[in-house]
Formats: sequence, structure tokens, C-alpha cells
Amino acid sequence: MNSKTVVNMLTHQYAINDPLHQLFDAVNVISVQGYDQERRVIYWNQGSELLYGYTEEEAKGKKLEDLIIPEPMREGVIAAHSDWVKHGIEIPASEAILRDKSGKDIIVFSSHVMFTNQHNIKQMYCIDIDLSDVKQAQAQAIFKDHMLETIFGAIPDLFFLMEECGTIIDYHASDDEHLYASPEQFIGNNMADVLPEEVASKFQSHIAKALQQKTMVSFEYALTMPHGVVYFEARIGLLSEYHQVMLIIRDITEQYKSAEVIRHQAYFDSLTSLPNRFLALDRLSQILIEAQRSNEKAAVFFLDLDDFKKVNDSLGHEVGDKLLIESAKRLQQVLRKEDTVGRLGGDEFIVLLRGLTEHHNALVIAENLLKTFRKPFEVDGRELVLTLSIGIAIYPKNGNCASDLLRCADTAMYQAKALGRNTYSFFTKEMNIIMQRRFEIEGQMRGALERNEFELYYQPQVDVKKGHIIGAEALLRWNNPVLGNVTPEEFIPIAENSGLIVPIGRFVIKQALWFLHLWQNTEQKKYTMAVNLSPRQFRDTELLNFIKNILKDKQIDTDSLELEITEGVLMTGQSFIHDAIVEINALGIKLSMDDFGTGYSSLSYLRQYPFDVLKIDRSFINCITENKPDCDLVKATIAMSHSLGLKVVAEGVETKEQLLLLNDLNCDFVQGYYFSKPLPAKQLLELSAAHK
Ligand SMILES: Nc1nc2c(ncn2[C@@H]2O[C@@H]3COP(=O)(O)O[C@H]4[C@@H](O)[C@H](n5cnc6c(=O)[nH]c(N)nc65)O[C@@H]4COP(=O)(O)O[C@H]3[C@H]2O)c(=O)[nH]1
Repeated sequence: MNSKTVVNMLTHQYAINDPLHQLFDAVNVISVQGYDQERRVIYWNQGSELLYGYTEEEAKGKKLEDLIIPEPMREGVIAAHSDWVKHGIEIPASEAILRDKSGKDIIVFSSHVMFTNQHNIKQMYCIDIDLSDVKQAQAQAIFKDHMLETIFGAIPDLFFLMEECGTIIDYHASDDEHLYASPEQFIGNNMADVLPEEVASKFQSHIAKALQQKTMVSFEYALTMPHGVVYFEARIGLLSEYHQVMLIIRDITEQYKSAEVIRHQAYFDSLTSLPNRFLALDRLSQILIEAQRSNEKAAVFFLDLDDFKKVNDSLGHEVGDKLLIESAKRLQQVLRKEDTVGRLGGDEFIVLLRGLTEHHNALVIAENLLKTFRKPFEVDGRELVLTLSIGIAIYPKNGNCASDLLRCADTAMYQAKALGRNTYSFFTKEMNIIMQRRFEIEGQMRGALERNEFELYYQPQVDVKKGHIIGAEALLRWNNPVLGNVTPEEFIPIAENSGLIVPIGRFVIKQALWFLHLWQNTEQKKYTMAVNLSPRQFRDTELLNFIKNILKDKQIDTDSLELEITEGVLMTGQSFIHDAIVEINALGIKLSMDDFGTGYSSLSYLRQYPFDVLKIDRSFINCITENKPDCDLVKATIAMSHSLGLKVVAEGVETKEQLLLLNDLNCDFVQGYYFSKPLPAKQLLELSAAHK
């Protein structure tokens, strides 16, 4: 054993016994290593074992550079150590990437001290703190920073970090276009100093709400920017521990505008931009609440453009639309700002007047409205005269709620029409009687089917030349225990308005086809059955299937059924009606134009749709023998129908003279009291059998 070895042994001895080592032994979160002058391990605490993987036994006596110093650093470490030992040049504390037993990199913060022991031998102590957690956390923080930056850059939202009091700490924006002020104006300033007062106070109150409710709060606001008004949605998220809030601001202008369009569509008429029925009635309810509170009178006007359908139909929908737009403008011009004018649909408008002090007021306004329509309308270079019929209901005299008042005004409007149009009519109690009757009929009609109160009568149709019955028209009769016999002219329009025509119409078709089956089978002859179809029934999407099934079930040829429709059905121009007519034709069912001569009698419909039969209204047949113009018209109608390939039925034939004349005019078929009134099924069978 040489002297050097003895010194080393002693050094180790001292090292082990050093009270400092006892302290290092107790701390295992820090690695403390002692090295002698040759950098051989003389001390290796538990922390070193945990960090570098070498046990004390394995480490002791080994050289620093062989243990934990990676190859590329070795020379530098040896040189630095030697500089320190020989020249007293300290190795500064620094971060270093060392190596553990398995060869893995270990990031540490390494500090070093040099002692000279009592044998005057230098010993170096390294104190290494494991930085891997710190480094990982740092890396994660950097990653999160990058991630947030990417997110902020990719999202068009604005992000503001601010103190709870509203002072802006930081912001992120993918572009500055959405910033109301420059970044310099924002940072360090309070929202209240930068944003308009109204918007700033919205922010303050919502931040307060979020803090109070300890939850995310959102709200919307608008800012006038250089390029126009921009709508924003702000969400306030709390960073409670830091007494800060995060504002996430999104530009919702597009959304807002589309919502605005939808809102507008829901509440305003797209053609005239007037409030629609829904909004107008809502406003009426509001007016009534206010009128009740302030003890004031209000008025509801129900306006209908006279003969608009004719204009619409003769000049086309485009002209009709322009007339409606112009009418809406004229109505608005007569009224005060606080009054409302709305479009109920078609050619019907509503006017709501609030704060009426005298009954007279409504009268003056009604006269002004009529006056404003006296000036002809100019559309596409044409001068057109359009008049109005106005029904007026007064709150509280005629009713307390919107629907009652509207109904009263509607009833009064009918009265104005009956008075000859181009006038107004105030609702009276007498009109109430008419209305009551309508209500009563509607009330009684509900359940009438179930109570078997309806019956079908059949009016025969006769071939003019041969004198044979060729078929019949099914006409509905209603006998109600309360109301007695109600005429179809009275109950059919009510059934149409209430929608009850749909089940009633199905009943008619079923009964009529059932009877036709019986009739055809009894007499072994192919009769036809004409059934009236209301406009409302076209909305019954299952109707044609329903008809098809019965025809199939009863084995009736489709061309034995004739569906009668009036011009009114076609005037609406709705596509589902067009489609249904095409399908009726495709099925082989006959189509008949009813009441020809009473409405607009448009030839274009006859060309446009596949009609098989034209029925001349009885009002024309009535006077054909005495009235030459009527006779000429009927003659022309028959000739025109034939040229279009249609058969003609003359309705309401009551005399032999009429029949003879119609024969001369080449009319195909007749129907009327001259042959027979509408009859119950059994009687028609008897008549038909006798006629054979
Ligand atoms: N003065 C006179 N009148 C005659 C003569 N011949 C027939 N009539 C009447 O003229 C009407 C002809 O029916 P419409 O034009 O389809 O007119 C029908 C039709 O539009 C409607 N209607 C009747 N039944 C139904 C139905 O089942 N469904 C639908 N949607 N409407 C129906 O009610 C209207 C009136 O029906 P009704 O009162 O049965 O009146 C029937 C018939 O009784 C005559 O020589 N002189």
C-alpha cells in the first residue's frame, strides 16, 4: 500500500464521517456526490442513486467522467476540474445534460464546491438537482403557448384577458379588422374608456353577473365600425383564482343578418313588407292592452280590394303584385306613424288605429283611405282603378279581444261589399246575427257527419239530342236537428273556411261512388257521376288515393267520375292544385269547369288545363230565351267549348223553350228542374228506371 492509497483511504474515512454527509444522506431529492482530487467518488448519497441509478457501492471509487459524464463532455470536465484543483478556477453552477447508468440523458442543475480537508487534499462536491420535471413543465408550457397561438391565429374570435374591474391585460386577434380601437388603446386601459358607453356598461353588467353567478355568461352587442355596424357575441369566462376574466368575442354579423331575414319573413309580408297577419294580430293585442289601461278607444279596419282577383287574373300576377305593393304604400301614407297597416293575405289588409277619442275619427280615416284609392294606379304604363271595401270594428264597443274584433271587422267588410263596394261599414249588432248564424252553423257542422245528418241528392243530367239520362250531379243536403235544413250555399262556404269540407268532401265522394256502383249495376249502363270539389279539398294530399281506392274497390271506370271545380280553384295558381289536376287527368277521371260565366270565365284556364266538360251557369240559361246577348254568349261558349274538345252541360234548365233553344245551339247535356230537381238516391233510381 503506497502513501497515496493511504491518503485516499483516510480521505474516504473522513468523508464518511463528515457530519455534512449525514445531512446529505437524509436528503434524497438532491443528488450529492463527493470526488477526490482524481475525481474518484468518495461520497454518493441516496439522491445520487435515485438520480443516476448507481448504488453507493457501484459508484464509489469510480471516476466522475466514467460514471455520469457523457463522452463529448469528458475532456472539458476533466480540464475544468483540474483548473479548479490546480489554479482555483471555480466550475460555475450550470444546467447540464448528464447520463445515468442506463445511458439515458439526465438534465440537472449542477452546483459544485471544493473543500480542502485536514490532509490538505481537495475534495469536490457536486450537488445536482433533477430538472427533468421542470424541463417537462417548461416544454409543456411552451407547447401550450404555441398551441394557443395557433388556436388564436386560426379562430376569427377576439380574446381579451382583463382584470375583474375591466382593465384589459392582453388580447389576441387573428386580424385587427375586428378591433374597435388600436391595440395600444386597449392594453392597460379599462373597457369603459375604450368602448362606447352603452356597450361598456353592457360589458360591466355582464361581468358583474358572471362574477356573482360564478358561471360563464354571454351577451350580444353591436359596434359601429368604419365598415358598418358589426354584431358581436361576447362570452365571459372566469379565471377566479387570478381575479381575471377572459372575454371571447365573436363576429356574428352574418348570423344576425340571416336571423334578421328569418325574423322579417316570420313577421312581415314578403311582397309589401307590411306586418303579416301574425304580427298585425299581435300588435292588435298590444293596442288593446294599452287601450284598456288608458281607457281609450281603438279601431280595427278589415280592408279588401274590390275585384282584385279579376284584375290579377286578367293582367297577370306581376301586375297584381305591383298593385298590392302600391296599395300598401297608399294605405301607409294615409295613416299616422303610430297606426299599423298589415297584410292579412291575398288582397286583404288590416288597419289598426289606437288612441281614438271619438268614433268620428275612424270614419274620417276610412273616408281618407277610400279617397286615396280614387287616383288611378299606374302599372306598366296602364292606368288602373282599384277600390276598397272596409269593415270597421271599434274597441271596446264591438269586442274586447283581437280575434273578436277582427271577426267583427270582417263581417262589416262583407256588409260593405254587399252595399256595392268602394265603401266602408261599421260593425253593427245586426251583423252579429249573421255572424252568430255562421258560428252556429260551424258548431253544428262539427259532428254532423258522425250523427249522419248529411245526405246526397242526385240531379240527373240528360243528353239533349237523345233525351237519355247520362248521369247525375251529386248535391249535398244537410238536415240538422237544431238548424233544420241548411242550404249548401250557406254551409259549404263555412265548411270550406273551417276545413270541415275535407271530411265532408270525402263522405260525398264515397257516397256518390257507392251510389254510382249501385246505379250502374242495377241498370247495366255506364252512367257518370259529377261531384263538386272545393279548393280546400286540394290540400288533402291523400284525396286522390282515397278516390282511386274506391274506384278500384267498386270496379268503376275512372271516366265515370267527373270532378267539378270552379275557376276560384285555379285562380290561386298554387302548384299543388296544378299537380293534382294533372294527376286527375292521368288517372282518366273527367274534369269539369263549373259555374262558367259567373266568375271571370277565363278561356286561358280552359286551354291550360285538361277539362272535359264545361258547365254553363244557370244564371245565363235563365234568360236565354228572352235575352239575346245571353243567348249569343251561350252560343259562343258552346261553339268555343266544342272547338276545344269539351262537352257542354247547361245548368238550371227549367223550361221546354230553354231546352229546345239549347238543342239548336248544339248543347250536349242539360241539367235542371225541367227534368228533375235533385233527388234522393232511391227516387233517382225509380226515375232512371222509368226513363229507360
Ligand atoms: N233555380 C234552379 N236551381 C237549380 C236548377 N237545377 C239545379 N239547380 C241547383 O243548382 C245548383 C247546382 O250546383 P252547383 O252549381 O254545383 O252549386 C252547388 C255547389 O257549388 C255547392 N255544393 C252542393 N253540394 C256540394 C258538395 O257536395 N261539395 C261541394 N264542394 N259543393 C257542393 O252548393 C251549390 C248549390 O247547391 P244546390 O243548392 O244543391 O244547388 C244546385 C242545384 O240544386 C234549376 O233548374 N233551377
